[in-house]
Amino acid sequence: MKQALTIAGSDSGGGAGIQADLKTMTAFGVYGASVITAVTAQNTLGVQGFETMSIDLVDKQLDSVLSDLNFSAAKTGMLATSQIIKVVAKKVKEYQLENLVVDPVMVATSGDILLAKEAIATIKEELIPLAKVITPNLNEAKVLIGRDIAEEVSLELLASELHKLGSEYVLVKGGHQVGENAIDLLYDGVEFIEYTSKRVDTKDTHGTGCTLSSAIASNLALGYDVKEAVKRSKKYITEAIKAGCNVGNGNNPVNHFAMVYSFE
Ligand SMILES: Nc1ncnc2c1ncn2[C@@H]1O[C@H](COP(=O)(O)OP(=O)(O)OP(=O)(O)O)[C@@H](O)[C@H]1O
Ligand SMILES: Cc1ncc(COP(=O)(O)O)c(N)n1
Repeated sequence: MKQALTIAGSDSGGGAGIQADLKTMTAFGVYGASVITAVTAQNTLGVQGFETMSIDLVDKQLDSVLSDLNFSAAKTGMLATSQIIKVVAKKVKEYQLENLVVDPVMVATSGDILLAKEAIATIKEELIPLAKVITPNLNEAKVLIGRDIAEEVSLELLASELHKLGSEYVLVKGGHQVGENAIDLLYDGVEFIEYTSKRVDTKDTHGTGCTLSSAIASNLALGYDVKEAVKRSKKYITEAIKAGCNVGNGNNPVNHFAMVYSFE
């Protein structure tokens, strides 16, 4: 069985973070293991609080899984602090983790901050250069290249500036754009590829970013190349948003359970 690792934060509400990642990996038939960086008290209404794990425990979790299991891909989500990013980068190099997908999570759908400001430089310098693919949303893309969030910048320009940070591929997600389509743009330094779906008219998009990045990691683990992995993941996230999960009173999460039975 193919194995994938998520290095991310726990969402007690079950919609994003580690919980979304493991559900997604399971839906693709990939064995998912997890290294927890932070525990959030969270639901569909927002993040009520969080604590980060000690550096020692993150380090130990990484050694535990990397010395025993056999990962064909991994993803990072909420990393919270510079120190955690540093230990993750060190272990990625030490164990030569392949097919690393870096989702540079900074802010939850609810607007709550999940990454310390000073950690942005660390993620750029230490983790992104190790990544096969990075998957920023529009705001994260702008922050990473030092642009103002209010500035209008094309997906092409964002992707080409981001590619200079050293990942092999950049996928800029256009979920937060307006318009009838949700367009994501993949760039490998040479070619731009657009992945387009009809925008689903819903506020229930909690966990979309986590789900997309773990779907990409799952498909890389299954042996698909990046273009095909993104294509399959975009199809998955679109269907999971359409199905929705009416479980809470705020921004509800996407539905993985429908996908387990209907994908393909
Ligand atoms: N309303 C929507 N309809 C269809 N696809 C969407 C919609 N919203 C987001 N997506 C898709 O979901 C994926 C995640 O994109 P998004 O830009 O929302 O990421 P994110 O900001 O990291 O996620 P989140 O909003 O959960 O924090 C992308 O493939 C995007 O195109
Ligand atoms: C623990 C945790 N990690 C990540 C996110 C962002 O989730 P998304 O961007 O997929 O909504 C979140 N809300 N909570």
